[in-house]
Amino acid sequence: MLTITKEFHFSASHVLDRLPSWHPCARMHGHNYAVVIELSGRREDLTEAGFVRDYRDLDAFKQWMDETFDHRHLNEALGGGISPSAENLAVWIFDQWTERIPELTAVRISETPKTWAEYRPVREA
Ligand SMILES: Nc1nc2c(c(=O)[nH]1)N=C([C@H](O)[C@H](O)COP(=O)(O)OP(=O)(O)OP(=O)(O)O)CN2
Ligand SMILES: [Zn+2]
Repeated sequence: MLTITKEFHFSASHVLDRLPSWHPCARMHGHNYAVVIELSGRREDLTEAGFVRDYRDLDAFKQWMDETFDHRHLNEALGGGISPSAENLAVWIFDQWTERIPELTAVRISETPKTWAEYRPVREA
């Protein structure tokens, strides 16, 4: 298996309102988020150019990220009462893009330089 990744960035606010009130993250605050998407393919399925998928094909993902998340409040952007944790954000982004990018195998989210959450669903054989 071959994997490729591309990293994207946005800035947004959130409130983790399911946390107890003493928790700092229950207050409104913001992060400079990093999002890494991972695409996978078999060596025999590489394109003529030797790509799992052209990185340039991910321009639409960048545009969607900018429109959906950049300088927005994530509690509103996710909607549906979903708590905007890094884990839920990774799952939400994966679910939005798995049909448009069939090679998508994982989404990773960083809120701070020290933290990462990854969603990598188990593929059926
Ligand atoms: N499992 C998770 N834990 C936490 C999440 C999360 O999404 N998933 N989110 C937060 C906060 O939103 C935020 O990321 C704060 O994280 P924290 O590591 O506490 O950030 P600090 O910069 O304050 O950490 P220092 O240790 O002081 O550097 C909290 N937890
Ligand atoms: Zn936070």
